[in-house]
Amino acid sequence: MKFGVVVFPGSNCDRDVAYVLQDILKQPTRLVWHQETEISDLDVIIIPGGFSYGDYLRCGAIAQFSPIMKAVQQHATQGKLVLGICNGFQILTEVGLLPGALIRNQNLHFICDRVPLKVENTASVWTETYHKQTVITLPIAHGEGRYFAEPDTLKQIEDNGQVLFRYCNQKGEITAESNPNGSLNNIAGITNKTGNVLGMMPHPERASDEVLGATDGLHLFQSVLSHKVGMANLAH
Ligand SMILES: NC(=O)CC[C@H](N)C(=O)O
Repeated sequence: MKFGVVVFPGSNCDRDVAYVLQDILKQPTRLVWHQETEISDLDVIIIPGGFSYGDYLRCGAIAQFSPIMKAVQQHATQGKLVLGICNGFQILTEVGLLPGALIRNQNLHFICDRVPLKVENTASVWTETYHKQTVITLPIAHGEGRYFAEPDTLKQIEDNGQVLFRYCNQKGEITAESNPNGSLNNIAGITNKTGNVLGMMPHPERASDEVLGATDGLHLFQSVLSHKVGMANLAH
């Protein structure tokens, strides 16, 4: 399985993601400059975290117009896998590959922390090596991570099981106190309707190496690798 990690001016987690894929998981991986348009050699596209275009206007608002994003949209339309982490999630909502939007954190501060998350749905290519309803811990680092969607959209996302990760407390309870940024329904990560596109604010690549004392993020990449065949029909 070949991975591509998109690099925009201002991306800062691209090499972290590539390190996990290449050095830890031993997968063929290449960095994809945002002006590239030919990505047909790739199976999985990852849009990493960072501050693309300095977060000017709104996080992800400018990156959505980079040439690579048309190719990413085509890749997703073919049912192939796309993962957006943090700034990548913001960009995927800007281009409309994922529903809703990420707005300023409720407390108006940039939040850098390690937070508990509940894995809500394991019937997904992204989460199938996690135990259902398990509580994991991943780092977050964002200023605009508050998930918002119109009531109808929110209902659809919930009814379809598109919420894969939710902010919770250590006991796995979904509470207002365990919601770091004011996201609706404590949403931390969602897929599109067909399940092949995932966006999440927490950073799995920052919790994928024993050296860092945390490996809860590694299962996400391992889940994808367990799906080497059947790429055309990934939705469950
Ligand atoms: N770590 C990130 O990708 C941060 C995303 C974005 N720059 C924000 O602050 O919300």
